[in-house]
Amino acid sequence: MALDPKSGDRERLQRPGLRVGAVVSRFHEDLTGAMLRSAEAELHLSGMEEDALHVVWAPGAFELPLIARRLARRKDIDAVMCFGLVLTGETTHDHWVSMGATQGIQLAMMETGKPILFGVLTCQTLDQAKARALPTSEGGTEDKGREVARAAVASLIALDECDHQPNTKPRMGF
Ligand SMILES: Nc1c(NC[C@H](O)[C@H](O)[C@H](O)CO)[nH]c(=O)[nH]c1=O
Ligand SMILES: CC(=O)[C@@H](O)COP(=O)(O)O
Repeated sequence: MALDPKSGDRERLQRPGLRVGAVVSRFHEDLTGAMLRSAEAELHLSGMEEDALHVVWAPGAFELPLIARRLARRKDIDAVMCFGLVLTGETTHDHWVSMGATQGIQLAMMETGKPILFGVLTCQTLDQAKARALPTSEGGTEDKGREVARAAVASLIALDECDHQPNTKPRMGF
């Protein structure tokens, strides 16, 4: 299910000079790779130059946080997108992999102070995963890669506003 089904209809945000990292899980790499491609296309439309995307492949979703944190620590990277797919199996393994990825990514984001985006699908079937991972041109419905790229740009603009926007509200009282 999309976080915000209307986000795709909004005006595209611009942030020229974006420098972005991506960590992509090799598990189901046809789908994680599709999310990466869609995210990259979207970032170019938001102002990212050619060669400004640094991609690193991870063995599985469980390893995403460590690699994302290392990338986020680079001075020449503003935000890191994580892409993974955890499919429900016969045991609770998927739960623990998803939990490790989720908590680790959140922790890495708070530790580094940079947006680390959660493009990890947690699906019960491959059909659910295809619907979410693929762009409409490839038979998907949700294009999560694009959504993650948009969240990266929106987060950076929000952080810019925190740092630079003057407080224009007149001071009242003391
Ligand atoms: N079952 C899935 C995994 N499992 C592998 C782990 O992510 C990890 O690489 C391994 O446990 C070694 O530490 N990974 C996924 O990305 N998706 C799965 O469905
Ligand atoms: C489906 C998987 O790759 C993973 O979630 C583990 O499956 P299982 O629980 O059947 O070992």
